Amino acid sequence: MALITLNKLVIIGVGLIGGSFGLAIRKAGIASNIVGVGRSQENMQRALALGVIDEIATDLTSALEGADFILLAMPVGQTEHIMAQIAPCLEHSTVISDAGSTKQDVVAAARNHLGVHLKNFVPGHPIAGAEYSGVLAAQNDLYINKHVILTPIEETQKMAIELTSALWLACGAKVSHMRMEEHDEILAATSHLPHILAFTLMNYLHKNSNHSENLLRFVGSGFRDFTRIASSSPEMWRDICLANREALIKQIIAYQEELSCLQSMLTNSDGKALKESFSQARKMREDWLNRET
Ligand SMILES: NC(=O)c1ccc[n+]([C@@H]2O[C@H](COP(=O)([O-])OP(=O)(O)OC[C@H]3O[C@@H](n4cnc5c(N)ncnc54)[C@H](O)[C@@H]3O)[C@@H](O)[C@H]2O)c1
Ligand SMILES: O=C(O)C(=O)C[C@]1(C(=O)O)C=C[C@@H](O)C=C1
Repeated sequence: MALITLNKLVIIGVGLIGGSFGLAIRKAGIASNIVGVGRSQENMQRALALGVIDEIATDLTSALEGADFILLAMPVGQTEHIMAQIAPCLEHSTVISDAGSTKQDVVAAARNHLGVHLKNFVPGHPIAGAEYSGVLAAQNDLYINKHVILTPIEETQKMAIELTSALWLACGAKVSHMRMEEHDEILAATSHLPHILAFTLMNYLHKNSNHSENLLRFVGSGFRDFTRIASSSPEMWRDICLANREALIKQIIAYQEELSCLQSMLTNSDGKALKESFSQARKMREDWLNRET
């Protein structure tokens, strides 16, 4: 028996993240009616056929009428436009949250458009996902044992935070709170930098391979592991990189310095320094894995 119930859940952007949220909430038996708002008719028809949503919204006013909770799960570059569109249709008790990978830009858009509804807005970010996009990739267990970071602002009401937390907990997630500035700085290092390293490795190999047909023919699982995330959505990652560009640029500069250090070790044939560097990296990864289990 679910402890919370929603008469109407509205998901704006019914792809991997929004679709997985819908499926998990449906599995938990919380929502009577799940309405999807989308950009691609084809994707929305699939969402309906897969049972992720009960209805496809025809217009925002009727979609948001009587909504208890709205999840924004489209690429972060759409947030400003969507906030402007939903603001006039919001009811006083509707709680709004998002799943965007960056938080300061999303909060700025909320401040620009939500007015009296700002108190009902709970910025959020599930640290779970995949390199696949669209509702076909949605899974009802995507959030089980995964972290969700909420970055409430001073205006955010306790009631809105409690409802948002309860919904993510019902999806099986672990909820934490963080300042949005800290969120964007940390995620630039642990999520945004690794993605651009994977994208740029593929581009670098493409440009420098002389199109040798053997280049990728004999790659091992190391290459597969390292580059998995280069299969991720270009639109989503363009938006994330632009939204968090200052923090990301800092990370790129620091990473280039680290690469230069390694280059010097090679230039000097400094095996001792190389071994120390790799040992330190391995220890950090092992300590992290041990803490995880
Ligand atoms: N993919 C991940 O691993 C991951 C993880 C955590 C958070 N996020 C964040 O979640 C959000 C969604 O990512 P995703 O992986 O589900 O992407 P996705 O491409 O699978 O889904 C996004 C959906 O939003 C729709 N959309 C785009 N513009 C729209 C608009 N103006 N109005 C309505 N719908 C619109 C698209 O048609 C698509 O169906 C992004 O903000 C992303 O940063 C992604
Ligand atoms: O597992 C993946 O494929 C992901 O990229 C998920 C991932 C990440 O871990 O960096 C990507 C973006 C997010 O905002 C959160 C999670």
